[in-house]
Amino acid sequence: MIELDRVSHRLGERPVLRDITLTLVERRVGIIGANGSGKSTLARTLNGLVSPDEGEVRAGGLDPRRQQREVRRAVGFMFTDASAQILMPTVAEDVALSLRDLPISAQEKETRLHETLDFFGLADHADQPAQLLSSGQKQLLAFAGVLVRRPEMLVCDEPSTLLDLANVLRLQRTLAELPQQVVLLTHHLELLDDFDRVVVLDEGRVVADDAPAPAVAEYRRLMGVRA
Ligand SMILES: Nc1ncnc2c1ncn2[C@@H]1O[C@H](COP(=O)(O)OP(=O)(O)OP(=O)(O)O)[C@@H](O)[C@H]1O
Repeated sequence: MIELDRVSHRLGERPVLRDITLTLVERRVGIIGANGSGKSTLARTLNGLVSPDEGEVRAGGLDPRRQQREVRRAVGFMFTDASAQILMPTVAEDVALSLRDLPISAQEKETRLHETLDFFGLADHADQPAQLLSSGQKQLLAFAGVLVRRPEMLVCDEPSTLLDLANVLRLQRTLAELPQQVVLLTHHLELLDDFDRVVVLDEGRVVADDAPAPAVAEYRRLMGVRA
């Protein structure tokens, strides 16, 4: 569960989040809005990268400001800039790093590592330099590094930006099958078709909060796009 209670935030003079109150309990929650509407800033409040000027945030009952380590253990975060999430020289080492501090056996780690590399189509690249992957493959690697830990919930900020059609479909299938709660910030509206709830942000405010079809219709209306 994710809770925001009267969250407001400014960057310099500019209000970026304005009095946002949301309790997200649904399994699949989408957050959409124009460029600059505050989506990424909202996601960053969930892992403590942004401390809101006002209001309270809870992710899985944890306060990201005071319990940053616990939050990052419980919540898998994926950001648009996958390169920044790659920390090790090779693809396999990078995924293995995500497993390092988990309280599971070495054998279980090995099994999970190989299953995950296979699942994301990265097994053939296991020993290659991670930074030499294509941009889309780096996004898959970042996703692999997050999912291999089997977090309690996932917050994904535009994970599909650089993916080709096959990998967007793979992502869509993966999101549909995951047992965890997923909060997805995206401009790929078709990814949200089967979601339980979609929140629309506009200039830092929640302007719609509904099932996917009416929420997307409101977003199109805001953007001046006919259905
Ligand atoms: N570090 C920063 N310093 C100053 N302004 C910032 C910073 N980060 C974000 N902003 C501003 O905050 C506003 C909201 O940005 P944010 O990245 O949250 O929007 P977004 O909805 O995720 O946009 P996009 O769809 O383009 O990713 C923008 O006007 C942006 O310029």
